[in-house]
Amino acid sequence: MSGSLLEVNGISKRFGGLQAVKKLSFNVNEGEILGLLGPNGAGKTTAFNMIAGFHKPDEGTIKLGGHNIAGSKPWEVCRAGIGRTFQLSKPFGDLTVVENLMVGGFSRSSDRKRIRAAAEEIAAFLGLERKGDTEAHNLTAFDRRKLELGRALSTQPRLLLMDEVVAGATPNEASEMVELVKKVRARGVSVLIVEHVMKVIMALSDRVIVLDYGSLIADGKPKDVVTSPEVLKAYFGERYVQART
Ligand SMILES: Nc1ncnc2c1ncn2[C@@H]1O[C@H](COP(=O)(O)OP(=O)(O)OP(=O)(O)O)[C@@H](O)[C@H]1O
Repeated sequence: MSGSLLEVNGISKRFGGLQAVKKLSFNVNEGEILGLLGPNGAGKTTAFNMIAGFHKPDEGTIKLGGHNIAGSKPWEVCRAGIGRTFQLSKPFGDLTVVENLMVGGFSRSSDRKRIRAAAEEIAAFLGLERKGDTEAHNLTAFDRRKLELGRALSTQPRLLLMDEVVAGATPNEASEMVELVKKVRARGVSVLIVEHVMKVIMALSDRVIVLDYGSLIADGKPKDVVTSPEVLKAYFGERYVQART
């Protein structure tokens, strides 16, 4: 692991009277899987949306490889090298797996042959090679989730933002997804992942950061962070922490 790929410095977002994210700073290192945790409403999705160009931060900078992308449009952020998966996967239902995986390729090239070869490689990477010609609406929910990951990979990101990749998955599927995300990192892609399933975060993350009421309250090794009194207080309340001590 070497150097910062993403540097988030002092970003904030307010919706009317609600301060959803407050002067948030953190970094993602080259080759790192960073877990982003926090109770419901803590500001995780808002932070993701600012990095991905869906929300313009009210203040602060977001640098990818040293270039400020804060306030850029989603397609500019994508071209800069950030891919994103969504909690609800929405592939083009009438397109096949390979066709879905070709769409992202056109953001970088217009060479159809090359784009198809890259899409087929990603289908194999996902274990969907035998379903390359299957229309997306005929896939199982879990295969659609894998396709969602593949669609993000097809834009050739340096950093992948992943949102709740195992929601609704069986334990076996969750384990398969953990292995896939590790393989994504082995391809040289860094990962920032929001996930409520603690087992997945613990299995995947090199480091974890925690948000509460829009502010960063912890940054460290997974096992240290999940036992920190401040984090337990955010999730379970003051009384729980007092009862344990
Ligand atoms: N577009 C919006 N307009 C108004 N308020 C919003 C908007 N988006 C988010 N919020 C509010 O901002 C706060 C942070 O929401 P956000 O979705 O970022 O939290 P989260 O940590 O992702 O939560 P969850 O784990 O439940 O998805 C919440 O109080 C939410 O209601």
